[in-house]
Amino acid sequence: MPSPISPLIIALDYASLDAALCMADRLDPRRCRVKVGKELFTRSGPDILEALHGRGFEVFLDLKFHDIPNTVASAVQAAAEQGVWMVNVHASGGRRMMTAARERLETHNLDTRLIAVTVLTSMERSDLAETGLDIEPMEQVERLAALALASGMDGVVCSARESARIREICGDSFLKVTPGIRPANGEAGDQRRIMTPADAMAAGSTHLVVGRPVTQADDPMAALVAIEQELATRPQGQ
Ligand SMILES: O=C(O)c1cc(=O)[nH]c(=O)n1[C@@H]1O[C@H](COP(=O)(O)O)[C@@H](O)[C@H]1O
Repeated sequence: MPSPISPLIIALDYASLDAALCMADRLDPRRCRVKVGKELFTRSGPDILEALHGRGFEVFLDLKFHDIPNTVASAVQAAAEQGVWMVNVHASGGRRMMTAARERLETHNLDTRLIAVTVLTSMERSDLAETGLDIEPMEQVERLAALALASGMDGVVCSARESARIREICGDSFLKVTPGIRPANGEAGDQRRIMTPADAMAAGSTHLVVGRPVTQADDPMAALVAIEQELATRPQGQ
């Protein structure tokens, strides 16, 4: 199947396999990828991956592994062996954890994209301070993105506000997968470091993760099409 040209990844944050597939069946696998996260996977297990793959979707399995190196490497291998397009770990798990995951994929000839979460988009400076890091999110994101690159990651999860800086430090081909995407005047909800779809692409994001602005909209398809149109009409070269 040809890879979709769209940078959109729709977060299927639903409580059941049926609800997630109901949304997936309204999406076109040539126009977006989909993300399966902790709630859906915990409820439905690998069946959801099989069902989405059967419908032609490339799947980002977002379980944000964070554990000792051997445990994370084994979990990443298990995800990749189920054919997912992308999987993630927490960069704060450190160099040895990330390197072990990368080596495990290479040993088994698995080409799943492996990316690392830097600082969650729901966190701002005061949240970081409570964890003992009295610095701006940008500073910690820069540090963890550089560590992720040095540890063999294909890219990072960050907010779009950090994409431009990460592009400078880590290059164009290093993936910048950015949640916290909100159309202008959209509800931030629990997100803190947000950006509009067009601004995020202009800032250098390579992929946009969009959940509630689509899944909680009165008309999810209309919300998705509006984002597609915003991206299609953004000035070229940005
Ligand atoms: O790894 C992620 O996908 C992720 C990282 C992060 O820092 N922030 C973040 O929101 N996410 C995920 O991205 C999605 C965002 O959903 P909405 O806020 O509903 O658009 C959710 O599924 C989150 O779990």
